[in-house]
Amino acid sequence: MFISRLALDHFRSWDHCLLDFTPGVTILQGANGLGKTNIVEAIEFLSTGASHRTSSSAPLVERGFDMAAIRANVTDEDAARTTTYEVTIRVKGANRARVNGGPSLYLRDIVGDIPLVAFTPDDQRLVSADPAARRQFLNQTASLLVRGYADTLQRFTHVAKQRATLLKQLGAADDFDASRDAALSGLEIWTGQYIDLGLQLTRDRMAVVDRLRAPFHELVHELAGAGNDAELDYEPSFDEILQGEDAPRLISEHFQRLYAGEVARGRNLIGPQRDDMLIGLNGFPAREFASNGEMWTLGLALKMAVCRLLEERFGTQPIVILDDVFAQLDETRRAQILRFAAAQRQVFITVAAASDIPDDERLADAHVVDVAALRARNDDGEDL
Ligand SMILES: Nc1ncnc2c1ncn2[C@@H]1O[C@H](COP(=O)(O)OP(=O)(O)OP(=O)(O)O)[C@@H](O)[C@H]1O
Repeated sequence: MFISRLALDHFRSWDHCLLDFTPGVTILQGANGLGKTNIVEAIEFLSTGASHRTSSSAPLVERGFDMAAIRANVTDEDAARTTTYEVTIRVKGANRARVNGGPSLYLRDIVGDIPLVAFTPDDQRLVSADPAARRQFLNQTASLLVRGYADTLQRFTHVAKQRATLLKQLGAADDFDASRDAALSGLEIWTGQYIDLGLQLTRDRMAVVDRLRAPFHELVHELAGAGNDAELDYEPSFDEILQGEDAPRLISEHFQRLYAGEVARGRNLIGPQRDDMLIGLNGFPAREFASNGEMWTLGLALKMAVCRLLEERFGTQPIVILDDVFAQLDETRRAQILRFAAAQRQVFITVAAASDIPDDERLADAHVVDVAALRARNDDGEDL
């Protein structure tokens, strides 16, 4: 599977942009700020329904416009077939998708159709950053690997917002406030849904971590040598989640104990939005003990492990994005990621300077896109 054509309208800094691609390596080369990452971000969004750079989709729409569109032709060589995907991103309102010009779908309906893994400078921070970065990694990975995950995540996010609003209302109401009873019974309903959806999300994420564990461990051996044992564990923010069939009842009791605190703070105090994924190296938490280089190795191994799982699940190699990673990597890791990239069906690489492109025979056949020239056509308003 590979992307044969990409068209953007009002996506980030691109009014219009049209690009044709072939399988193999495509290098998007151009000075800082020209819009290279914006292009690969559009591909990432089409695949995962999310971007590693933003948690909401509004920043993806060109400033001053209401709506952006991403269109892509995806060619499946085995089936000798090309499928057209179209995603519409709105500053306000739900994002929509269409396949082959068919009926309007939710974006989540197409998430995971195009397997993809993006390597970015933030991968090193997967180890060192706050838990939110690891949760975002798990959300993106689970959206590709677990059917229905993107849907559960969206529904949970909605329920969590509603529940927090009610908690705030209850905090502001006094005992004689007529709206208090309605808010209390509303809270009971939202809490039930919050527990069910939260449990589902957590269990899906745990299943993903279970599947990642073995390839991750093996890849760290391959990248850093057999003396480096890496571990992966899901860490829920509260233990009841692990109690099997009793979990919903025990979590509900936990919420009752938390009620006063939640109302006082107007927030959901427990839930999957507070969980973490623990990354260990040789028996110690990597976040506190690993060196910068080791963090890079762990980040790269995690993303490569995702590639392996996607290939198993889809029976085809995922599309790989290497966004601005070469400038940050030392020689050894550059060589490792190049060896990995050269074995993939389609790879997009962004670089700011020609000197950032490793001098390696595996890139000899790469197709280079001059982003400055593309930009000039965009700025001239050339009709594409
Ligand atoms: N919603 C938006 N509307 C208009 N312009 C935007 C929007 N979001 C980002 N930009 C612009 O896009 C540009 C950044 O593009 P991008 O991150 O793709 O650059 P890049 O070529 O990858 O640069 P670098 O090499 O520095 O990473 C910035 O000039 C930024 O102001």
